[in-house]
Amino acid sequence: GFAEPAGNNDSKAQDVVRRLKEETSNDKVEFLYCDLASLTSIRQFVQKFKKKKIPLHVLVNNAAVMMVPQRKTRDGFEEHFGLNYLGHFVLTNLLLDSLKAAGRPGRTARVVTVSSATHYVGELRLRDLHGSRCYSPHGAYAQSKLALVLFTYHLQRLLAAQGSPVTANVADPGVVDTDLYRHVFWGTRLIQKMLGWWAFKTPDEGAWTSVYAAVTPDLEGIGGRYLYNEKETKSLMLTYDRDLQRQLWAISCQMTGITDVTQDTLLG
Ligand SMILES: NC(=O)c1ccc[n+]([C@@H]2O[C@H](COP(=O)([O-])OP(=O)(O)OC[C@H]3O[C@@H](n4cnc5c(N)ncnc54)[C@H](O)[C@@H]3O)[C@@H](O)[C@H]2O)c1
Repeated sequence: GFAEPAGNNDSKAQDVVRRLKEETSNDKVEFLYCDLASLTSIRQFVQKFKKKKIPLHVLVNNAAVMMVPQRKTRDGFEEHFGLNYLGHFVLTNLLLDSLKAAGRPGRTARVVTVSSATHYVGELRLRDLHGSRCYSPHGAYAQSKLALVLFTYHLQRLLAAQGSPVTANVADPGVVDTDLYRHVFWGTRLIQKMLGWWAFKTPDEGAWTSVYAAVTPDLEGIGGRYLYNEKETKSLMLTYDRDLQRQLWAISCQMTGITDVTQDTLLG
């Protein structure tokens, strides 16, 4: 198969490509630049990807920032909401036709979206999604991860209603020793350094639930699940609220210029 990591860090990515080629003896690994904090960059990435005419079997929505100071993406969205959530919302929507073309009954294409246990304490502020009234870095991160769960469930319902050979699930990696914590209070980072080996998963272990969601035959044709340690788990009660899923989807379409097909696809 073909592996196509996308991200916004060229030199890091080239290193990953080299290692993937070495470790897997697969030469078909390529990096394409995509800055999820820019709608223009996402559109350019999708165009470049589609030109390559490679089938898209799996899309893993993994990138994120955490607890960054209040700042905006290129398009004026609050950074957590814009990058972590809207970036993946747009990327997924623009790649849906490729996923649908690659999926087959019995071998569905898969969208795996990485959320976090932080979503359990998240609140969705529909009237102030960009946190302009009262900003908290933790609240903004939690909201973005909550939005990704609502997004996945709505997407799964749309795909199922269309009879598309594509599924959408959420992966929760657990607590993993990565650079994500670089904006967190120094005391917490010190604990991460001291107890990391004991309390945190390694990045390899952290990736496992996403890989499981991407490839396991157990999930063939199954979507709309929240997975933690390779098992289905309940997400926050609120995430099952279809009206809320629908509202968030509609607002996200308005914000990003994606066509909302909900009305035509889902009745009632
Ligand atoms: N580390 C944890 O404990 C933990 C816990 C729960 C959930 N998660 C989730 O796991 C996922 C991976 O995080 P991680 O812990 O590996 O953190 P990380 O900081 O090591 O990785 C984040 C990745 O996102 C990419 N990225 C950042 N901004 C980008 C942009 N504008 N455009 C494109 N790519 C961009 C970075 O290049 C990096 O590769 C995230 O979705 C995170 O929310 C992590």
